[in-house]
Amino acid sequence: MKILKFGGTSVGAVDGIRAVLEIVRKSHESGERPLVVLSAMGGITNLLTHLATEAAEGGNFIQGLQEMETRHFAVVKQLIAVKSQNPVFTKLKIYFNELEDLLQGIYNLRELSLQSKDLILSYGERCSAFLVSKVAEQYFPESLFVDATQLIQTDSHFGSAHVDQVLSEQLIQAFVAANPGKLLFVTGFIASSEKGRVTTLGRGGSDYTAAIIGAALGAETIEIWTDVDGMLTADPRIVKKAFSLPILSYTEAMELSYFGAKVIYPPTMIPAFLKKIPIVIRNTFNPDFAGTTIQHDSGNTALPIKGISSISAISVINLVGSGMIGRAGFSGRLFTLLAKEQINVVLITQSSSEHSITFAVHPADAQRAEWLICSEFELELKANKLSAPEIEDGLSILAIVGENMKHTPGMSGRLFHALGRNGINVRAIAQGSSEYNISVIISQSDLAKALNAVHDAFFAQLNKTLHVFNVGTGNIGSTLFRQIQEQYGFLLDNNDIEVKIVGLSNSRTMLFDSEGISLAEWKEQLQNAGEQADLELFVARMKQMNLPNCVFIDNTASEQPVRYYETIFQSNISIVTCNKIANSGRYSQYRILKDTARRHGVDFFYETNVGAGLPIVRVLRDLMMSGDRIVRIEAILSGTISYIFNNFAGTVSFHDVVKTAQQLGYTEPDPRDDLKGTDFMRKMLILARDAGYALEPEDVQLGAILPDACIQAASVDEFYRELKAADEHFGNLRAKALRENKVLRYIGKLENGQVSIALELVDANHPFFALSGSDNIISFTTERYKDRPLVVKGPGAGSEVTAAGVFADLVNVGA
Ligand SMILES: NC(=O)C1=CN([C@@H]2O[C@H](COP(=O)(O)OP(=O)(O)OC[C@H]3O[C@@H](n4cnc5c(N)ncnc54)[C@H](O)[C@@H]3O)[C@@H](O)[C@H]2O)C=CC1
Ligand SMILES: N[C@@H](CC=O)C(=O)O
Ligand code: NA
Repeated sequence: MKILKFGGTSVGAVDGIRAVLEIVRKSHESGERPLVVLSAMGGITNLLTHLATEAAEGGNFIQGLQEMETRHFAVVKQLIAVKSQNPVFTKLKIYFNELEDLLQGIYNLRELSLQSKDLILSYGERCSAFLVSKVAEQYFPESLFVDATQLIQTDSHFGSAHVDQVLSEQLIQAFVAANPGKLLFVTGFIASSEKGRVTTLGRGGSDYTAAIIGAALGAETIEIWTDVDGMLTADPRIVKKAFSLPILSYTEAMELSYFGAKVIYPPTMIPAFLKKIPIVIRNTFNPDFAGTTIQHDSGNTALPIKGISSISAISVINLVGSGMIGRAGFSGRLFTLLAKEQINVVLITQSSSEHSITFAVHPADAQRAEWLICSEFELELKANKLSAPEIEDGLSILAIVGENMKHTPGMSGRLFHALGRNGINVRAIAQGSSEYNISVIISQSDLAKALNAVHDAFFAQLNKTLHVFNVGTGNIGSTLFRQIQEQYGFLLDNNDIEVKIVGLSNSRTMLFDSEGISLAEWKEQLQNAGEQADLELFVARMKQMNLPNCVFIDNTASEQPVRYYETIFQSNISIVTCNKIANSGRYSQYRILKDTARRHGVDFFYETNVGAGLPIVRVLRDLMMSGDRIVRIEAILSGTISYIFNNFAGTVSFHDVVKTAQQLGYTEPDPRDDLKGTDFMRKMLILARDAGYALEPEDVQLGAILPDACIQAASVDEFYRELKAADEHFGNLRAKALRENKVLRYIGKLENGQVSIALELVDANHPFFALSGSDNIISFTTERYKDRPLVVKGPGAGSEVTAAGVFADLVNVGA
């Protein structure tokens, strides 16, 4: 025997009822002996409630009744053969007439008791169960409509009656025994009192009916068919990656429902729980999906927790005072008082010093609770043994739930790491002694971010989403987006990482989309739908969107974004940058940024500041962290100048080689930065700082390669004109090098805390002799790499290798 319960959404319209019939047919034909429990058609219970109150207030109820009639009749017309329609219309019409008489009575008396309301509501289930049984009868003549007032007996607590389990069990068993071979369609939600009056079972009533009948008949399972795929790991409206859980224990389902998941109302599970009958939540509109099984144990799943639930609005009351210390009766008095006044205490924590108690209530109860406490503890307050209760509003509860937590160390560590990394302040913590649930109180404005971050942290086998806010869409920015687009699927499949660009700006326009801006059409969207760029607003919006795993990427060559780095770190957002300005300005700024990032537990990655994608910053960091000491660094770190010297040969002019370097994307947006040595100076300075030297830009001895006229050029155009004029100067340099069998190299050195960069002529014995393209080379002589240095060499400029370096930094954020 199997109980199939269908909710209002399933029987709300023709399509749903067809799907219901199909599910019943499959079950019936495969010999599962289904018994069907039905709710009222979706919306009808609300409509009836409204009509009853309306009638009691002297309002119009006829129109609403007609609406109810129309909806039911439409089903008859569409799903029942014409020749069989009449008796169905007649019976439904009788129901509607009875209803009308009842509503008229209420209207006349202007009085609505709970008893009359139950009676009115019962017509919702009666009409729907009768109707569906008649549709079914066309295929299964053994179908039989059953009014549950015959099966379930309750007390007279109208509105939410208490079931007489023993008697109901007997009634159910007797009825089923008296109707062998019948396919029963039973009304959910309704029952009758010992005096034969119609009662209802309160919240979640039809599920409860299914559980009572299932328990009475020793059903194999109770299937609750609804319009979602089961119980999910989190609220799917907030956590897009929430997924349906295959198995939950009754306790876990209870804990998840307590804090939010509305799929099942926990008390309805009790009869099933007592008889260990599994409850399966399934989707009428996706019947092939297995749904969620709620059973006695938590099941053998690999999931560390089962779900994350939350209450979005909560108020917290803090009680502090010496009056509580060692006073066994204090919390007893407090919570008895609140219970007596029907104030539901959602969560309690107490400090081990017993000096304070913090508890959470629904915001609607907070003022009343405060008032009650003030009057109950008047004496303690007057004697200063207790300070006045403090109420904090605007808070939420987030709870992770799962029975396996108690066997798995590190669960709370994972929770708090995810919250801390995302800058979410935890106001109070509670863990049930059962260890089924760890709850935290956080600010309401952080709830969505927290749910997503915690979901990522626990269900990481699905993936972590990096939310990227990127400024700069030039050479590097646009190449990066193309690379992300190409790699998107691979990262998702192999590394469980999803990259979403959620904010985008260049110097003209900016665009936001928390669902992710299309990587294929970002250019058009930015141009057509973007708003006027405003960096301050961009950063403010990024903070406001409050997304988890958030990364700010600076792909500009501007000092403007740099001004926001500190506040970005303070908002617990990581930064990846290829812009060298932040790290090569004043030393104090470099220090502040590094320290702020560290203090806030976020990443500051700038591998491409030196040698583009070549691993140089990382190598130096590893050397330093593992206790090595830099003796000397020698390097060629200007890709542009390297390219120029490697290609300044034959008939080609110096001017033209520089132009080509710019066209190839090797130069800075302003090529003078390269040729004047500024870019190289920045890189050496960054390396020196990372090696532990507190140097300023002016400490770098910078030898020039350009004649003065080029250096002083006021614009890029003028600069190129001057370069043309300087062709002879460079021709002479080249000729000299050729004569001596040497090559021109612009080399930086760091030794004894001194940094210098100079133009040199080197012969074939020099390790920097053999370079080509935009090659960079760096040799680290350290205490450990003393006899033979550690060398990194390869292309050190160009949009592909630079964007790749930014990309690598990005995917390492939070790793
Ligand atoms: N080309 C290369 O090989 C390497 C370049 N880099 C660095 O990459 C960075 C970007 O270089 P490119 O892409 O070639 O420059 P680009 O000139 O092509 O692009 C710069 C982008 O930044 C935007 N931008 C400028 N100021 C802005 C502001 N205040 N707010 C918002 N957006 C702003 C511009 O609109 C443009 O989209 C530079 O800092 C450069 O030093 C680093 C390593 C290697
Ligand atoms: N313009 C730079 C690019 C890398 O930082 C260079 O030429 O090296
Ligand atoms: Na690098």
